[in-house]
Amino acid sequence: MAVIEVTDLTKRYAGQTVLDRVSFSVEEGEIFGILGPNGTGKTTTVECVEGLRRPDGGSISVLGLDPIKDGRRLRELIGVQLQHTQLPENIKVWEALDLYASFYANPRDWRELLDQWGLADKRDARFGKLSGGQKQRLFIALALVGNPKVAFLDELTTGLDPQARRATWEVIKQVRASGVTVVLVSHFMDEVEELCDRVAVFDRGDIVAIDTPAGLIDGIDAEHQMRFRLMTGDAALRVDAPDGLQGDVPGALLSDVPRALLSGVPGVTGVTRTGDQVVVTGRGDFATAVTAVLARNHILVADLRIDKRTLDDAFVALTGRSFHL
Ligand SMILES: Nc1ncnc2c1ncn2[C@@H]1O[C@H](COP(=O)(O)OP(=O)(O)OP(=O)(O)O)[C@@H](O)[C@H]1O
Repeated sequence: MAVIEVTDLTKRYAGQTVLDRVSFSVEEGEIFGILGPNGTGKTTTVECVEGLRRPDGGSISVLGLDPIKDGRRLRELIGVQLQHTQLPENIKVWEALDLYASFYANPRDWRELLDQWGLADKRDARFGKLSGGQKQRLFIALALVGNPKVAFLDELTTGLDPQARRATWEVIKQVRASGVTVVLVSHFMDEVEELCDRVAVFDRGDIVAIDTPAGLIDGIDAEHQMRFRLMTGDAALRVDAPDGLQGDVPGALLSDVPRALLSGVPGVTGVTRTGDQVVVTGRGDFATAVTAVLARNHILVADLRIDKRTLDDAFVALTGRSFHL
């Protein structure tokens, strides 16, 4: 069941169109990623969905409500972590949670959130004295204290160190497991790959693709490479002749066997060999087929590496430009 339906959302600032008929839906219980470089309209989209900005065109439904007309009712049901939230420097962590909880009819026990987000020992600390990572975790806890059905998290792990980012990801997975639908705005590819069930890729005020992270990556038709080293010596001596070759395999031919064999594997577009190093270039999932052919022919290899395609590559393939420009 879709909890968010956005159809032809259009938004202009001072006559400039920043969202041009954007449409997508978010299913109940999923982590839905909104991914794109800076300035492509992610925050504008999410803030229209939250009812914080008024669209110039299109329609939005969140949990069956119109974010503008039914704003009050909707705010009871959603939790929002804004990109630039601020709190008074002197407010204590527990006071902030208690205050936010008082805005909701059916809040969570904020003591549980303190534990879940590793803030229990900061309960009495003042906001101004928290580290960047602790502030970030407090903002997420504040977004969840109202027991929301949908949580919007904008730049979830900005400013966190690698360990804190991983810890945050684990808690977000728990949040999903508890049945909360999560909309995650991010420009971190690794975060989106790790967390999101589906991703909308934004570019210049438009969605260029919506799919699972794996689906986006599999959709790339770009060439990539696998590399390995042929094992030499006794370990590589084969008892069986390779496919299509009978009897003894002469030494010279043996050295060309991988190239001859692999060139015909579906998806392979090139095989180069320098000494015992082999580089196979191809499209799609050719690496699985290559590995199978090597195994079937008892060709022993070491140091096998497959250049992993990433969401970065998918973005370049979709838009023709680099994500980080
Ligand atoms: N209130 C505003 N008034 C005028 N222009 C705005 C306003 N808010 C955003 N913009 C412009 O609209 C475009 C989209 O901005 P938005 O913040 O939605 O992008 P974003 O993808 O969330 O970027 P970031 O990743 O940097 O947060 C940008 O060109 C931005 O400068």
